Amino acid sequence: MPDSAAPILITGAGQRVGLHCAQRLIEDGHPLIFTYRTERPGVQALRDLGATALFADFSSEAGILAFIDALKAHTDSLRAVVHNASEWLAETQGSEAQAFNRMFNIHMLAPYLINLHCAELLQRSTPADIIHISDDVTRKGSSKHIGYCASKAGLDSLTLSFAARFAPAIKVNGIAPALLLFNPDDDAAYRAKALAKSALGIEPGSEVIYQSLRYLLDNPYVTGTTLTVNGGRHVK
Ligand SMILES: NC(=O)C1=CN([C@@H]2O[C@H](COP(=O)(O)OP(=O)(O)OC[C@H]3O[C@@H](n4cnc5c(N)ncnc54)[C@H](OP(=O)(O)O)[C@@H]3O)[C@@H](O)[C@H]2O)C=CC1
Ligand SMILES: Nc1nc2c(c(=O)[nH]1)N=C([C@H](O)[C@@H](O)CO)CN2
Repeated sequence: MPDSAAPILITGAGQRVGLHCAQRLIEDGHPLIFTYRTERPGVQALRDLGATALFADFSSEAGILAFIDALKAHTDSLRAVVHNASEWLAETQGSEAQAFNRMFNIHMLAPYLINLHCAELLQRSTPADIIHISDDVTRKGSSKHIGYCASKAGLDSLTLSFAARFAPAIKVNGIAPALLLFNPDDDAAYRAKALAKSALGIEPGSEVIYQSLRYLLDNPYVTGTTLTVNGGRHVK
């Protein structure tokens, strides 16, 4: 049982990786606050486990600031903030700028404003952590997800800057996964191609991100670091 009763906030926890990590953190005894944008079975499942569900749409500054106000109405302290919410958008002719702005807001502006406005809540907890979920693709860029990759690279930069700004009270780290979970519409050819990109060649699932979160939450001597969780893509 953690010694801090302060809740952990995880964004975008209605499905997939965020939902799994939220469930595992609750199993560990952490009080949990999570954001959702779409009502899903996973949202209700977390409510049923006693978690606090807060609506948030991070695609605009107004939506981010509205969430911050809602969060502060629910808690005056935080053990950790996990920035997991994300949109993986490819370039689509005619809507490139809209997609870019959306991903900039979700992957950079939301973590930036939430970290700045909620630092005082984290400083009431010892230890305290901020964890940014990035993407291994920032290592070399992406020809098919240019805006997505750029926004995640900006998130990697926020990890370094906030680690310097908030030390020693708050540790700030990142996790950079490659393939974790396929999406339902990924066909066999895409899946085979994606699996072949890593040395280990597996679809690992969400537990590898929970294991990475647990390491960062429990280790008192790690900050300003982004953990690579990519099956050895960089050695393939
Ligand atoms: N899945 C993978 O293989 C990989 C994932 N990652 C990263 O890991 C993390 C988890 O991945 P995964 O579980 O697949 O993520 P998802 O694609 O399932 O997105 C997670 C959640 O983000 C929320 N979200 C999207 N747009 C917004 C918005 N405008 N405002 C608020 N919330 C929003 C969605 O909420 P809702 O459903 O409520 O609308 C969604 O449930 C992400 O940061 C992702 O970039 C990195 C590499 C590989
Ligand atoms: N928000 C999301 N980001 C990413 C996803 C996803 O489903 N949602 N998926 C990937 C891919 O798995 C990629 O890593 C391998 O093709 C990347 N980011």
